Amino acid sequence: MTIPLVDFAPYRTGTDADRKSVAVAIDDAFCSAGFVYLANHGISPDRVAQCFEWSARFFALPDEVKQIAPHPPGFTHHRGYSGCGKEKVTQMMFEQSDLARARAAAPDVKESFESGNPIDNAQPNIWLPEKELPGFKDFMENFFEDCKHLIHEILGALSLALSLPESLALPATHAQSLFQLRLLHYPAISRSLLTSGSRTRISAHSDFGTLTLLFQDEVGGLEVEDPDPLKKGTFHPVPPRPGTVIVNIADLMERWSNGRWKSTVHRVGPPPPASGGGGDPTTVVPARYSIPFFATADPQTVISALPGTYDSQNPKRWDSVTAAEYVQMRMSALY
Ligand SMILES: O=C(O)CCC(=O)C(=O)O
Ligand SMILES: [Fe+2]
Repeated sequence: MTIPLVDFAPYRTGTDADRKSVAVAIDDAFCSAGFVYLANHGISPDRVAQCFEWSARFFALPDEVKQIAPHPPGFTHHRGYSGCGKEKVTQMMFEQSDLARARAAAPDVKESFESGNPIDNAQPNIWLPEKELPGFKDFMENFFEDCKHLIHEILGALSLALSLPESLALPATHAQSLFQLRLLHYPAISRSLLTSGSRTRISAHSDFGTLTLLFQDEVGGLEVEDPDPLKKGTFHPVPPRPGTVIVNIADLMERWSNGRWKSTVHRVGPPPPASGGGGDPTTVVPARYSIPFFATADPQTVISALPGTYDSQNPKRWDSVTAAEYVQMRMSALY
């Protein structure tokens, strides 16, 4: 299984025919893998590198400083800083006793900082005081805009791929752009802790919203589950490809497309031996940084199979749900 690479430049600057062929290529990738590498996506390599630098600066701050902007208890306000072990990502596990057991058996060894759209009154941002890291908030707010713009372009391409009428075009369903920018740091850790399964970087899961952008550094370790139901449990590496952004389908979009686009399960495991210490289990693997950006539809949007994704042979597979109901249901398992 390989993740297709699509050059996005012709969508941004080409003719109508160019736009259509890019849309079809993205559609194909989402039908088969649920993931695509997008090249020439319009966010410059410099901007992305700067975001990684800000992220490294943030996580290098002393713990007591990062704790000035803490993630609030519970799952309804997903903003601010979460230290190692606070969040455990699971897949469709909702019983408190099961969640507690999963957390104790194999904690996720990662720390994160979440920020969102400044207009999101339901989840206000939680920043450090400006003097602790001058320029950080400003940069993140601007980078949010860059990612938001790209999400809207991809939604336009997907609408084109399905030939949706203007009244049903996907960008309008994301008009509020209540998205989430996440900085992730997986500290250096002994390889054997990861290979034995007593610690995880991020456990296998699918994303909750509609689309995710993912920037990763050069360390590696991201893996996707084979979408063939007969190969459940088989994971394939998604190595870093400089200059590209990974885009993947999340659960709400899978439902919305009646299963046409796959919300593929993914995880972060030990990096390949080449990125530090060979495969020797006694070595420490390097820290890893990644930057996911999660998009979702406006909260009251009713998610019901889009025209063209169902017919009498292929009926609607899921009941309608609002975007807000589904995301809250999944988030409740995180904290
Ligand atoms: O760190 C990564 O590459 C993946 C992160 C991820 O899957 C997530 O935060 O949902
Ligand atoms: Fe994810």
